[in-house]
Amino acid sequence: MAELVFFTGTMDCGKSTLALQTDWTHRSRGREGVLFTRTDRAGTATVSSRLGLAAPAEEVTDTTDFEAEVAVRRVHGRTVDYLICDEVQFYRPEQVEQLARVVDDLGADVFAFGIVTDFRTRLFPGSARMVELADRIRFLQVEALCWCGRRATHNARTVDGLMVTEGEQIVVGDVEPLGAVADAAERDGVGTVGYETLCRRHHRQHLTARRAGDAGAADIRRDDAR
Ligand SMILES: Nc1ncnc2c1ncn2[C@@H]1O[C@H](COP(=O)(O)OP(=O)(O)O)[C@@H](O)[C@H]1O
Ligand SMILES: Cc1cn([C@H]2C[C@H](O)[C@@H](COP(=O)(O)O)O2)c(=O)[nH]c1=O
Repeated sequence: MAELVFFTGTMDCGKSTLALQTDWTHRSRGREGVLFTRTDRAGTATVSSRLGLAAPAEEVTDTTDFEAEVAVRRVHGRTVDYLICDEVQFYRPEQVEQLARVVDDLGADVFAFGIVTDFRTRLFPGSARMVELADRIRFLQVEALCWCGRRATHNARTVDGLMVTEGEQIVVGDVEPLGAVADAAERDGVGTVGYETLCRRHHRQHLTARRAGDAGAADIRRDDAR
C-alpha cells in the first residue's frame, strides 16, 4: 500500500543524507524511483548531503506537475514505484496535493524531506500542507544541537553570526559550525548570511553562539540551569 511519508527536523539533521540512503535502499531491491529537489545549496538538479554524498535529481519549479511526471514515465514504459522529494519546504502547497494523489491514485510511494519552520519560526506553506496530508511524519534521529547543548528545535538566520528576523522567507544558505562565523566573514566578506540551529529558548532570546560567546556563555548556561 503506497504511502506519503514526511521526514523532517531542523536544518543539518541528516535529511538529504536519508533521502539518498532511501533512494539507494529501494533501488537495490529492484524498485524504480525518481529523485526531485528544489534549490539544493550545492546547485540545480542535485541532492547533496554535507557528508559528501550527492546524486542528480529533477529540479522542481513552480510549474512541475508530479502526477504528469509519473504518468509520462509510465507511458514510456518505465515503472515508477516511488518518488524521493527533497527540500519540500520550497514546493507549492498545490504540488504537495499532487504528491498525495500520486500515492492515492497512481500507487507510488512518496518519501518527502524538508524543514517545517522558517527563520521566524513560521511554517513554510509547502511544509504546512505536507503536515496536513502525510500518512506518517518522522522526525530524524540525529538531532542538531543548540550551542547550549539542548536539542535544537528551530532555525535562526544570521548575518555575521547575529540573528536577524527580517527578510525573504526563502534564502538558500548553510549552517556555520560553531566558531566558524569569523572564518565565514573572512571567506565570504562581512554581511555573511548563514543559519544556526537553536533551542526554542535561545531562538526567542535571539541568542546565537556568537552573541553567547560575546556575553560569556558559561554565565548564560548557569542562568539557564536555574
Ligand atoms: N564530517 C562529518 N562526519 C560525520 N557526520 C557529519 C559530517 N558532516 C556532517 N555530518 C552529519 O551530516 C548531517 C547533515 O547532513 P545533511 O543530510 O546535509 O543534513 P540536512 O539535509 O538535514 O541539512 C549533520 O547532522 C551531521 O550529523
Ligand atoms: C530556516 C530557513 C532555511 N532556508 C533554506 C536554507 C537551506 O538552503 C534550506 C534548508 O536546507 P537543509 O538541507 O535543511 O539544511 O532552506 C530558507 O530559505 N529560509 C529559512 O527561513
